[in-house]
Amino acid sequence: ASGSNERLRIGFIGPGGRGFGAHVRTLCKLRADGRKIDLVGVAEVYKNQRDKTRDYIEEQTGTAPKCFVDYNEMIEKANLDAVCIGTPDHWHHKQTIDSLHAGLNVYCEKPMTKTVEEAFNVEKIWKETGKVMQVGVQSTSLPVWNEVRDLLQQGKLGKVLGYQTEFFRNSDLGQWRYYKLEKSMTPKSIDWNRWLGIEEDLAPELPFDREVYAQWRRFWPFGSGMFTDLFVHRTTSMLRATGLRLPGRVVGAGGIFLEYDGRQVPDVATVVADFNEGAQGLVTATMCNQESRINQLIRGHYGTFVFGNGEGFDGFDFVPERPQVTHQRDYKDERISTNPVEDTTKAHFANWLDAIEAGNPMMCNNPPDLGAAAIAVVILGAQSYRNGEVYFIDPESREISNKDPGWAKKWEQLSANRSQPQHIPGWKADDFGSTLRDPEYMNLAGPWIDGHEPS
Ligand SMILES: NC(=O)C1=CN([C@@H]2O[C@H](COP(=O)(O)OP(=O)(O)OC[C@H]3O[C@@H](n4cnc5c(N)ncnc54)[C@H](OP(=O)(O)O)[C@@H]3O)[C@@H](O)[C@H]2O)C=CC1
Ligand SMILES: O=C1CO[C@H](CO)[C@@H](O)[C@@H]1O
Repeated sequence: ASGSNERLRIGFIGPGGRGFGAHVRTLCKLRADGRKIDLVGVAEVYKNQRDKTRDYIEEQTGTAPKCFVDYNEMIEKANLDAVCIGTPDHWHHKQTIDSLHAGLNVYCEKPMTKTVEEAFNVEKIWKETGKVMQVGVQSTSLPVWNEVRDLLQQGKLGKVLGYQTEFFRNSDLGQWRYYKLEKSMTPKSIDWNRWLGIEEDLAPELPFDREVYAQWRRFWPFGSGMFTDLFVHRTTSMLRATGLRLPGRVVGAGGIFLEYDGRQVPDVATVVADFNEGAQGLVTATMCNQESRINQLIRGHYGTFVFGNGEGFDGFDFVPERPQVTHQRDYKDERISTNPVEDTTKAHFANWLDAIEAGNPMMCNNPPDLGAAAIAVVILGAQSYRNGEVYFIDPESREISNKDPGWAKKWEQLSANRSQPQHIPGWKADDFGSTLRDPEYMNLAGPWIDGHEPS
């Protein structure tokens, strides 16, 4: 139906917590608002959830969708234009590429994939198929990030040095243990091998366990804890705001310092990503303390944008550096207002539908190239923590290595050559906020040769 007056036929893969609560409900709302969409297929392995979704869609739209257990059968038989994927993380890559290859537009929950290699593959197949794909980091549909990127590119902060962001939580149960185990969850009611993806080689064979099933975010084969569950939200927004994409060097840190509840993923973690443009991204958090979060911010040589926490922005602060540094008389503290968005998930779905209607994959606020860059930051951070390695990405070949003895030398060479700083993509401000003053006494610098001072 893309680009025509026909109605868009949408199917749902795994409408569980998020898939039902956000994907199905939001698209029902958008349909009620008059969007030309029909909710025609449901592929869900859990019968209760499948029936619940079918009944809800029928009640809201007057037409029951066709139901399937196997999503490939839905793709084959339901005559779809698009799918929404809401399964746990380890299924995202396979279901996304199966859908793209079938010529469908895709909305896939965050994190886009489970590994960096999978992320690069999704990006490649998305480009090859030309389909519209949105990754479900809904905060990327806040207009504030476009406004920030414009200001950054115009040089408001001078040379951009980096961002910092966070995702703090605290719980007396232990993180993600609030997903309840229920008696009704049994190997009879749940097709465990399909959930694991044994045939598709997506996870190791494990005995059925309600804890793993309901709280999969705590275990490495299915998620990567806060790295992928939470860091991916804020990291994607920061990449969108700055225009930065793949990092050059990533290191992760952390450990399990309190929540000895059988979890495998850390309860305190940090990722530091250095970008080839000469900027550093920091994302840090703990799952055991939340009342003293750090602010999200973007720093430049002439000032900082401070965003506070969360996503409910009605504005952000500009904090200038000292006039002794900036020499800008009109630089003063400023509140820059922005339009808050009431329902970011709805805005994100509407953006996806707009892009499909326009037949323009680049209209999505979180397309797979941005999705892959965010995955590279958070997953390489998780891998670095787990493997005790540091990761480097070659910007041309995209090969990943755990050693680059030339990394520091590259920066040292730029300095030795008195090079111009590099900038974020789209930079329009020449050398504003990007140069150093040379005081008079620097004339005295330089090596003394044969006892003679430099001329
Ligand atoms: N953007 C956001 O703010 C949020 C995003 N999410 C993301 O959404 C995703 C889902 O999380 P959540 O809703 O909590 O998970 P749930 O476990 O609640 O839901 C996953 C659903 O997928 C079904 N499923 C699993 N495998 C398949 C398959 N092969 N084919 C069809 N259906 C399948 C499950 O069925 P069964 O019950 O039988 O396993 C279940 O109903 C995650 O990637 C998570 O990161 C989650 C919350 C918020
Ligand atoms: O934003 C979110 C709310 O919390 C969930 C559980 O940790 C996440 O999966 C989700 O992305």
